[in-house]
Amino acid sequence: MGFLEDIVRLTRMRVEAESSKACAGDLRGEIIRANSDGRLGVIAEYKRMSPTGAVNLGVDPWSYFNSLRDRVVGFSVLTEPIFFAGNYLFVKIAAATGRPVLFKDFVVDRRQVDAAGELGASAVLIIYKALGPAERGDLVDYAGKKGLQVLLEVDNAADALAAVDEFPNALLGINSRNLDDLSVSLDGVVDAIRQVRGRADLIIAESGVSGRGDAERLASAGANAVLVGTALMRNPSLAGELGVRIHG
Ligand SMILES: O=C(O)c1ccccc1NCC(=O)[C@H](O)[C@H](O)COP(=O)(O)O
Repeated sequence: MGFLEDIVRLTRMRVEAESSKACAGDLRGEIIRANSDGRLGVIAEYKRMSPTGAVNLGVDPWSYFNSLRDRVVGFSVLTEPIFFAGNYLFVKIAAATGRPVLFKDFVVDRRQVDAAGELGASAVLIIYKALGPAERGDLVDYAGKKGLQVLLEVDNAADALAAVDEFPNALLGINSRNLDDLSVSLDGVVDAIRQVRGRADLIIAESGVSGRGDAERLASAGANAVLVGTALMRNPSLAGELGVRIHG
């Protein structure tokens, strides 16, 4: 297929997606369903770029989401356009699969929460240490009023303990990536999960998962789901080995 034929095909799909309206899924419910089947939930992230460079600019969103839709509990979609080459349209395309979608951006304003709902997202990411207590509380409350679940993301054990006390109903995301220096440590996530499990509604380990071994380590620490971007963007077939058995 030549370039013109390919881009006309994708443009027709883009126009269709722009005018579509998908109803939001239930990310929390799908994670609980996977866990009740004895499996770790897997959230696949569509991430074309990151501040450290290109991840995979060659996989279109339709191919990515359609190839994974039956093997994950939901999708995470980066919408930040500068550092991640994200786009709001990717949320609509993901939502059209019928799977729950996490609107993954640096949410600082109620208008972003409005956009997430209009695009068919099921949940929004709120980064705990990016906002002060008042703004954080307002956005979590506003997201709830708009019918959106909240993934409250931390990158250390102290913030994890504080976050579950402040927002017991939020999904807790523990990121192995330090958002200040971008270093990645699964050890830190394992430690934080062990300190907060039993006090959090659901724990989602984010970042740095490269294969089955990492998934097993996080599941045995007490994670309910893993959120995986780079590894799945580069090899979607990995999804089959990440939904490892969980105990209890
Ligand atoms: O992905 C990055 O390099 C990054 C840098 C700075 C802030 C956030 C960043 N990523 C957002 C994420 O949390 C990850 O995309 C997501 O957890 C998946 O991580 P990975 O599986 O390691 O790609």
